[in-house]
Amino acid sequence: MCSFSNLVSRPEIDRVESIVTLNFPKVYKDRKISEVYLEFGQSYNFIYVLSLDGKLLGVLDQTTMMQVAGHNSLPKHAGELIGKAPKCLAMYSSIIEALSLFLKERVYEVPVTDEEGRMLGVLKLWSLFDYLVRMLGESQQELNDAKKLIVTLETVVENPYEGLIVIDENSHVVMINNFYLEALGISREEALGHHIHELTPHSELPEIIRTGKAQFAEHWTVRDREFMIIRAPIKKDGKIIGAFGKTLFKDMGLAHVFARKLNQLEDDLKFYKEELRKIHRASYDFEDIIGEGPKIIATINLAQRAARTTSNVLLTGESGTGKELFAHAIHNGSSRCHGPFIKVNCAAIPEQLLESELFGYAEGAFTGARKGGKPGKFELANHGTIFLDEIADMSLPMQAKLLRVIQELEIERVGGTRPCKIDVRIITATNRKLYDMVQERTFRDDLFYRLNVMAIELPSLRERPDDIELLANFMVTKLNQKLETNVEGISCEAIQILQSYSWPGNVRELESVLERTMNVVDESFIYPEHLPVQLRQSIVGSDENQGRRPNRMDVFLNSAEKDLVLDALRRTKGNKVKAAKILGIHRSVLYKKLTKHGLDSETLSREL
Ligand SMILES: Nc1ncnc2c1ncn2[C@@H]1O[C@H](COP(=O)(O)OP(=O)(O)OP(=O)(O)O)[C@@H](O)[C@H]1O
Repeated sequence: MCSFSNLVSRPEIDRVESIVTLNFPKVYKDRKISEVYLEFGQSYNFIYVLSLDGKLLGVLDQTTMMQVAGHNSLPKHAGELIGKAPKCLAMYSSIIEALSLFLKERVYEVPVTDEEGRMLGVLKLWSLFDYLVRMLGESQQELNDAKKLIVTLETVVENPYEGLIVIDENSHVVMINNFYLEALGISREEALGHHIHELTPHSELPEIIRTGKAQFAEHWTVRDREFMIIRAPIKKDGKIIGAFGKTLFKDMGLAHVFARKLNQLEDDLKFYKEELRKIHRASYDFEDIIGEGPKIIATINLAQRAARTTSNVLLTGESGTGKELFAHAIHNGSSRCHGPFIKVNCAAIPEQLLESELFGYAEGAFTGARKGGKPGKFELANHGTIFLDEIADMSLPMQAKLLRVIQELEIERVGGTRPCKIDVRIITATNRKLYDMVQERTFRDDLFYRLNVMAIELPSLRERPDDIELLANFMVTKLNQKLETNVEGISCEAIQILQSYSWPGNVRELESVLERTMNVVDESFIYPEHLPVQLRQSIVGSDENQGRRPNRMDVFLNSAEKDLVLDALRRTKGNKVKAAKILGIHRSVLYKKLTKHGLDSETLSREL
C-alpha cells in the first residue's frame, strides 16, 4: 500500500493515519466496521471513493454502512465495500463535488487497495455533522457581530443632530431617520418604500443617481426651515445603487455659528501670519542710517550696490558701528525684501546647539527632540536673507559645515536623511579682524573667501565726528518718543563735548549716554553738566577743542554746504524729499541743515 502521507498532506494527517491503521485495515479483518460507522456514520456522513484519476468509484452512505455492518459479512477489501454502494453515483457526484468545495478541510483521505495491495483509488471521508456544528458556530458568531453592528449603526443614524435619508437606485426610500421625518412632517410608513418625490417633490436625490455627482453644502428649505445638506451617490462595485442626503447642521443658526468660528479662525491665522512676518522682517532701510560725512556716505553707497547683487556680504567694524543696521538695510534694499530676514548670533548659541539651530533637526534626532522635528534658521530664511552675526566666534567644525552649505546650496537636518535645497543670501558680520584670524588659522580661508565677496567696513564714530551732532539730534527725537520726554536739543557746548570723546562703543554708546542723560535732565536742552563725568573729562585734556573758534576752512565749508542745499532745492522747486535725495542725505538731515543755515520757509521763498 502506498504511503498514506503521500496522498494526504493536511494537518489532520495524524488523526486520519490512526483511522487508517487502526480502523480500515482492521475493518475487514477484525470487524471494526461498526467502529468506523460510529466514527463517521452517526448521521449524514459520507464515505466515497475516487479512482486515481479522480473519478467517483463508489459512495458509502449511512444505509450502505448499516447494511455492511448488519450483514456481518464483511468485504475483504475496499473494492468489495465499494461494490455494495448505491449506484446513483451521478447524484452523489454533484453533491460531493459541491460539498467538497466547502468541506475541504474536513475531508479525510485513505488509500484504497485491492487484494494484492494495488492502489485502486482514494477513499474519502467527511463528516457532515462536524461541518454543520462548525458552520452553526460560525453563523452564530456572525449573527452576533451583525446584531452589534446594527445597534451601532442605528445609534449613528438615529441621532438628534442631523437628518439622514437613503434611497435605492429607483429613488425609493429605504432608510430615513426621525430627524428627517420630523423635518418633512411625515411618518415612517409614509416614507419607506415610497418614491422620494412623493415625500418631497423637488428632491434632487434622483439627479444624484443620474449624474453620480455629489453636492456639498447645498441649501435645502423644507416647511419654512432651512438646512445645509450634502447629497452623494452610493456605489457598489463602481455601480450606483442609491443615494443619500444628510444635513450638515441641526439648523442654519448652528451653521452661522460654525461660519463665524471659521471666519474668526481665518482672521486669527492672518494675524499670526502677519506677526510672524514682522518678527522675521528687517526693520531698517538705508534711510534710517544717519550720517553725511564722506566715510559713511561712501559706505552707504557701497552697501546699496551690494543690495542690488546676490553676492554674500561681510560687514566688519567695531562694536556698535551699525553692522546689524546695515544688514537690515541691505536686505530691505534687495530683491529679497519680501522674503524673511533671519538673524543668528553665532556667539550667543552654545557650540553643541548651533548646528541644530542653523540646520534644524529631524524627528527623533535626539532625546527630547520635538515631534515632527524643527526647521533650522537656514530653512526659515529660504528665499530671504540670513544674517550671521559674530561669525568669527563660529568653531572650526561648524565653519566646515557652513562652507558645505554655501557650496552645495542645500542643508540636511541633524539626524535627517534627505538634504533640502535652499535659496538664501548670507550676510555675515564681525568686529574682529577676520583676515588676521585666517592667518592664524582660527578661521578657514576657504570660508572667508566665500563670505567676503562684498566686504564692507564700517567707520567708527571717532572717524566721523562731524556726524555726531546729526546722530545726537536724531537720537534725541527718537528717545523723546521712547522715554516720553520733551528734550528740545543739545547745547553747542554739550555737542563739543560729545565730539571730543573717543566713543569706544560707537553709536550704541552714544545712544545709551543720551538715554541716560535724558532720563535725568529737567531742562529742555542738554547742557555739559548733564553729561557723564568721563565725557566731560575728555574735553579738558583735548587741546584741539580748547577755545575752538571757527577757522577759514570752517567758514568755507559752511558756506559751500549752504550753497549745495539751496542749489538742490532750486532744482527740485523746493521739494525737500527730492532735494535730500539729490544731496544723498536723509530728509531729517536736510531739515537740520535748513535750521543750521537759517533757511526757514520765509527765507527759502526769497532765495528760490
Ligand atoms: N548710522 C547710524 N544711524 C543711526 N543709528 C545707528 C547708526 N549706526 C548705528 N546705529 C544704532 O546703534 C546701535 C548699534 O548698532 P548695531 O547693533 O547695528 O551695531 P553693530 O555694529 O551690529 O554692533 P555689534 O558689533 O556690537 O553687534 C543700534 O541701535 C543702531 O540703530
